Amino acid sequence: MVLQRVIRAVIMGPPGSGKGTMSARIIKSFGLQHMSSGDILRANIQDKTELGLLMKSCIDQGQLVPDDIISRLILNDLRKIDNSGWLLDGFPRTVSQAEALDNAFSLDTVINLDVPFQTIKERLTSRWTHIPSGRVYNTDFNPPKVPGLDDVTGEPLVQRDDDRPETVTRRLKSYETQTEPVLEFYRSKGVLESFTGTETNKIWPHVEAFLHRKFSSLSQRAA
Ligand SMILES: Nc1nc2c(ncn2[C@@H]2O[C@H](COP(=O)(O)OP(=O)(O)O)[C@@H](O)[C@H]2O)c(=O)[nH]1
Ligand SMILES: Nc1ncnc2c1ncn2[C@@H]1O[C@H](COP(=O)(O)OP(=O)(O)O)[C@@H](O)[C@H]1O
Repeated sequence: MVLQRVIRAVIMGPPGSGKGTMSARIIKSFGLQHMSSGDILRANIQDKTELGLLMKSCIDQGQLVPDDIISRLILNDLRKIDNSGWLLDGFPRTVSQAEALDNAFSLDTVINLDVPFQTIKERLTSRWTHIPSGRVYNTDFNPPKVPGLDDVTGEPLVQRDDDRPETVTRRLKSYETQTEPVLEFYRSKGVLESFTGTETNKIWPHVEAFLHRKFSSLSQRAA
């Protein structure tokens, strides 16, 4: 689909709701650039940057990193790619982050994956991640072609330190207290679109149809 103007979108949902999996489908179908705050932080940890070393214990314990640090990092990176459309995943996670984003960019839509917590807990214990690219696999849902190796690069997959059951519980708690208010923030601005379900394959056609409608209405308005 050829767009007449850039589209700026956010994907939200609890940890493990399928944001990364859904983002891969969205960027393939709609040509947006994907920016994931979790992928950026994990790449910093892997590369042992100053930021990565500072943030590692926070992330491993399932706590959010400080608002000012993550907001500065993401907004700087977004400015570099803002001549094309983007899909932001994992940011904002607090109302303060949402306000910082709102001051810098106006969003076209916020896609919310409303997936029950029980479904999520089972998924995260079988998640395998290719850290350099952010590609995710699941031993049941989308296993890699060769067990333990990334399909594209053949490099090893790892289980994230923060996917341990007790850390997942802490992350879900922080989602409830700190991130759910962000949904309210976007609902009141009229940009929130929620999709409820327990399977990515069943939710995807609804997200795809919604984005087709959104893209064509924005293109018509821009023409
Ligand atoms: N069983 C199952 N696993 C899924 C489904 N959708 C995604 N997953 C897996 O669940 C885990 C979490 O998904 P991910 O996209 O990383 O979620 P995120 O944390 O919201 O970005 C990954 O291991 C995915 O492969 C689904 O519909 N069913
Ligand atoms: N916007 C953010 N604000 C604060 N911490 C963040 C943010 N994005 C990522 N993090 C940190 O990185 C961890 C992993 O994030 P992410 O990969 O988005 O998780 P998930 O894929 O499970 O939703 C979070 O638990 C948190 O510690």
